[in-house]
Amino acid sequence: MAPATIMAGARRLVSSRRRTEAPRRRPSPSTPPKKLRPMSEIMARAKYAVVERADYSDIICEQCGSGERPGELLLCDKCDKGFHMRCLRPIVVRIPIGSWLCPKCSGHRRVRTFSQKRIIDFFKIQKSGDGKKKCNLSQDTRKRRRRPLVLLKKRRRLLPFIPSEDPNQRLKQMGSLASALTAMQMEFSDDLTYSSDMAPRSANQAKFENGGMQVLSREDMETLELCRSMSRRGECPPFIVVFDSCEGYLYHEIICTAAVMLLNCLFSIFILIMWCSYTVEADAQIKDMTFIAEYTGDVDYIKNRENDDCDSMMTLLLATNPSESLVICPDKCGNIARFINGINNHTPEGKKKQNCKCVRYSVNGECRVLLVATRDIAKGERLYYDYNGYEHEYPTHHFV
Ligand SMILES: C[S@@+](CC[C@H](N)C(=O)[O-])C[C@H]1O[C@@H](n2cnc3c(N)ncnc32)[C@H](O)[C@@H]1O
Repeated sequence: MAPATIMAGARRLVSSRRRTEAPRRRPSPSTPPKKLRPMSEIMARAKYAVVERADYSDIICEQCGSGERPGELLLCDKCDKGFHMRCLRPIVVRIPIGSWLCPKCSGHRRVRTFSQKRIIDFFKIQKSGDGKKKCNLSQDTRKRRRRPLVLLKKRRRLLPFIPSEDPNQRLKQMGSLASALTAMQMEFSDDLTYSSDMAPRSANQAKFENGGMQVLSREDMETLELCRSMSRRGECPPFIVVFDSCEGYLYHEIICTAAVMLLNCLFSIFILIMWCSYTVEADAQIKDMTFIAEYTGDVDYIKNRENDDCDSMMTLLLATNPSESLVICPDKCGNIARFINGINNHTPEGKKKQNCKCVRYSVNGECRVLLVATRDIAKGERLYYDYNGYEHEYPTHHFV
């Protein structure tokens, strides 16, 4: 396996200027005043009116109702309400750079349902009719099973995913992805995308990788191509994007606070509608070494993204010359890979959850990031991988 990649967002240093931390004390009157800017200048620049609050000590988390751990409370730059970073969904792992709006002020993600026609349009699905390839797939799988175990163990090959047979189930799977992407205001793309204001395609060269990058074998490349052509025909991988329901912190709070249980439950239903977070579930049994998805999105230089808040950035190329290093940024377009959650790699329970891995390969001289199952995955199991596979910098303490 290749050295695992990391979520490149972790490369950024968390600002020591905890802009959103609720200050506990106001500066004493003896503190010399900082250089003041005229109010007209401040108002011209500020997106929202900045109102000085007399006291922040009463700030509580709007979700769990507690004012504990003020160092973890983010303040909304519009409504000034507080939220624990780990009570938000998705969890906020570091203090956002720039202004931050709570889910209510930023307008919650609307979940849309898609008709069959719209799903076909959304994914630009090509007309089916290439039954030959499908047939090859099952033959190929059978051939593999007949080989002696020792051969299979010697060179572990990438396996193609097996799409669900039932077209309605596939529509459900695609519908769930289309809804999630639409809610994130993203377009679907199963390829790395290059735009003129980011890194050019010529910048993506595996030979720039510090220490070299392993090359995807010809057979694995065929598997990758097979999976891509299946997806293009609407024979999507058997995964479903689901809302991350009450698992984790919020739920524990509800259970523990018996006295306010009813109120909290009503509140949590409201919160779940407002602040749902996505995650990916297997919709069929998945075998170890099965190709799950390629990590796709816009390719950009890491140096352009140092102040970017996108928490889904993925390392693509770690070049000997750092200014040539690249990341994948699935903020405008991407696929299901962007919705797969990470493990909390500080706890044994978190580590046990891992069932897939992110690996970087040279494919025809270009760097590509593939997600592959690392064990058999049961239907209904959620997908998790270690965001810290390579550089050990992505903060996952708060992950549930
Ligand atoms: C690549 S996205 C994964 C999809 C994400 N859940 C969503 O709804 O968009 C990464 C972000 O998801 C959240 N996340 C990922 N794994 C998580 C986990 N195990 N528990 C809680 N939040 C998680 C964190 O906010 C992280 O920065």
